Amino acid sequence: MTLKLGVIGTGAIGQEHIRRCSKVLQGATVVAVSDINVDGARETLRRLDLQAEVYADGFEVINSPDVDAVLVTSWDPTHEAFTLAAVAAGKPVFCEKPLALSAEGCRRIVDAEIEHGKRLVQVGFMRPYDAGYRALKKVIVDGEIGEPLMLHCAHRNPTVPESYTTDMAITSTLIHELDVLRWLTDDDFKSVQVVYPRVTSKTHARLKDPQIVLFETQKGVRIDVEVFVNCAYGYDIQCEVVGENGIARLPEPSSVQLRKDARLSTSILTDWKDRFIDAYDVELQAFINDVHAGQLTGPSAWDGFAASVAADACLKAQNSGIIETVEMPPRPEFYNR
Ligand SMILES: NC(=O)C1=CN([C@@H]2O[C@H](COP(=O)(O)OP(=O)(O)OC[C@H]3O[C@@H](n4cnc5c(N)ncnc54)[C@H](O)[C@@H]3O)[C@@H](O)[C@H]2O)C=CC1
Ligand SMILES: O=C1[C@@H](O)[C@H](O)[C@@H](O)[C@H](O)[C@H]1O
Repeated sequence: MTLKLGVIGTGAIGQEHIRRCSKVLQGATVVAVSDINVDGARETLRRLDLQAEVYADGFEVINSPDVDAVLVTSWDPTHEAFTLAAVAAGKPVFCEKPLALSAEGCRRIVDAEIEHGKRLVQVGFMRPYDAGYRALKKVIVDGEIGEPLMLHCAHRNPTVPESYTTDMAITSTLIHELDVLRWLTDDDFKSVQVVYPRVTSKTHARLKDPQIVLFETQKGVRIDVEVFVNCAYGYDIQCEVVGENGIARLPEPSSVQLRKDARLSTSILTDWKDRFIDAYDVELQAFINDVHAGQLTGPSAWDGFAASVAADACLKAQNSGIIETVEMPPRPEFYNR
């Protein structure tokens, strides 16, 4: 049976997910879409040559009897309400990151899901589905570099719009590291400090860029993450794990080596859509398969909550300049199954 999807938010990633669910992946079809920009939603369907119902209100998508499962790809502040509504309707929901704007908001989703009695929520953390991150994790789990001691990471975007502010470096960008680093190291954050290097001339008044986020984990591992969202040269994700016996690095995306004009070069991607294109395919195929199988297994509402607990501490650290504690409550039994 084909899973009938409703998609809320037909912007950049909404269009990508509609395309992949309709034209690349197996077992699903998009039957309804919604965007506050209704014309934009219609234009997306036209461009992709798809037929689906268009709604001005995302809650109508969730409550439509034609929709089996929901993808939330609208702006960050809308995620919590749409995800809670999907849980209340008893429908599986794939919600893009962040699950909510605060740990408190994520907790409301966790509580609603536990109350429902069965997992319904998957968060759009795609990096655990990326082949490079999976290979890096295998090296760690196989003990090839011994116990991890330090991690050096970078999250660089070429540029961001004027609407992107200092806090979004945490809630919208670093949030990927806040999830993937827990998954990669099987550890939790204990404390965090944010320091600001000299500001790039390419930023604007409401965005301090770059930022360096320094963590200590429960196991005593030290992690530094450079978040630099106006780096100008490309979309570049770096992760180096320093272990007792060696060092492991996240592989670079494959690219042809060019020998030309007395130079040896490889290109660097500039767009997150291309950098993680395969990972998005794998994560959404897993969501579709899991909904068919009746049991979600991907990044959970608890993972969304854990990332937001760390994000809240980072936001505090952005303003205080001092080391802030990350207070992570124990994982409920519900998420151990
Ligand atoms: N997993 C990942 O790597 C990525 C995740 N994202 C996340 O996906 C979400 C969307 O990001 P983008 O597509 O880049 O933004 P965007 O601005 O291109 O698209 C967002 C769309 O949501 C619509 N929207 C806003 N409020 C709405 C509402 N109440 N109901 C229906 N539609 C509404 C907007 O009109 C817009 O068309 C964000 O939460 C972002 O954090 C974005 C890019 C990559
Ligand atoms: O989620 C994403 C964007 O919203 C965010 O703004 C970028 O920094 C991330 O790299 C991208 O994956």
